Amino acid sequence: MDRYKLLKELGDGTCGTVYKAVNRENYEIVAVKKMKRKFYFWEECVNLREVKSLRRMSHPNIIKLKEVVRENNELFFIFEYMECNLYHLMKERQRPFSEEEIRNLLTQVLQGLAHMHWNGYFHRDLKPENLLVTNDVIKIADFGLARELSSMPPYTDYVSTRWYRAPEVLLKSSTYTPAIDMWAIGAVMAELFTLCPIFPGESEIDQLYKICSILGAPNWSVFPDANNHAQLVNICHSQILPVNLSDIIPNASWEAVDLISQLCSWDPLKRPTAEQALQHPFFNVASWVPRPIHDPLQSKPEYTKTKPNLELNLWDFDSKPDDCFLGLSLAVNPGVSALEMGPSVSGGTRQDIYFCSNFQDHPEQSVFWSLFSPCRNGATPPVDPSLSLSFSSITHPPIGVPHSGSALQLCSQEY
Ligand SMILES: Nc1ncnc2c1ncn2[C@@H]1O[C@H](COP(=O)(O)OP(=O)(O)OP(=O)(O)O)[C@@H](O)[C@H]1O
Repeated sequence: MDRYKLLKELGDGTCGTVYKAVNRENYEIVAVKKMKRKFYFWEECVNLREVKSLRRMSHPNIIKLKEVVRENNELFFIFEYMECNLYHLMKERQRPFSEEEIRNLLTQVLQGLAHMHWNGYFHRDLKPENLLVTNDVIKIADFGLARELSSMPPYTDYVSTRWYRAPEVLLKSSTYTPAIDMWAIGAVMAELFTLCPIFPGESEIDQLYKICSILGAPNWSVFPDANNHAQLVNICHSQILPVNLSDIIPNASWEAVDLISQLCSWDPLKRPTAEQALQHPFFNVASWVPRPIHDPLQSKPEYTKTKPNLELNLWDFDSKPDDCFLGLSLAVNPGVSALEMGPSVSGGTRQDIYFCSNFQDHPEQSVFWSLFSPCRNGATPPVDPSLSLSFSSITHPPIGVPHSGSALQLCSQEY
């Protein structure tokens, strides 16, 4: 690691601390992730055999792992450097992103995701913090290191924010598919429009509750093996009907709302795949020219790129089917034919929501969760994700009605 001079800390994640660093030999700026746990033997790194999968997934919208170094029982990942993450971008944003900006960002993320899914992996922890941005280039990062390199399950449940977690994961369904990533993309897309998380749950139950409050109660047959239905049935009181997403995201076009509705379908089978999403009319605006898959940060053609310099020869582990890599866990059959383009959702009639009976009193305005002001650019920090409240102890949040733009006006009524 003498080759690298650490410049400053970029982020302190669950399993590692990330630094901006410079390569003393070629002056290249990189991101060095120093893992928090020790690695005393190479054998301990056996889970990293799937690093070869990331190598296979070389794509302009997937963060490039350049090198892995183990030194003095410490493990370092050397990544290409990115300026910031989408969370920071949204937090500092004074005005909403334009639809064209959102289209550009989403196109890239979906292309990276389509590549990942096509290769038989899914991310499972997509969220704005894991989408890294430099200028107008966005890349998917943090392939679940926490999940794979952590020692104590159910670690992941507590380390990653639940706001982007698909209902089937919350319901502890035994079968996950890449559709969980599509749900997260839907939630991120909604947030790009409003700069507020659409489902800012305080606990797993509250997360389900917030989803119910916007999407309405699910069709229970979709989750045959979910083991905490009873709780959810209590939460998703039959009176809860879907709200109109256009009311929640007033600055989104019909196409955008429709795509969010499809991505955030209760039923994983109704969510479009990444490839299908890219075919959605939202991306088919006559005046809009799609970005080529060209990464100015990676100008070399694919075949000339050097392979990551791994001081541990990770590529030569056995050829067992990949079941994990740095948390690119739950390998799936890339033939995700079961995932079909879902029908247009939305159009739900706006009805009373039982925890906010005066909802209909509001004119056609946007509806936001005001609980602890979770807006990216709000003053109050998000709720500690480790907080786990029982449902009975939750004070249901009032619904806030924002002014135009991103400012948030809180509804003060208590329920
Ligand atoms: N390649 C990079 N370039 C610039 N910043 C980065 C890079 N990789 C990570 N970061 C910054 O460091 C933060 C933490 O990184 P990362 O998410 O990989 O760590 P982690 O320990 O897995 O965190 P988490 O708790 O989210 O799982 C990121 O949110 C990002 O802001």
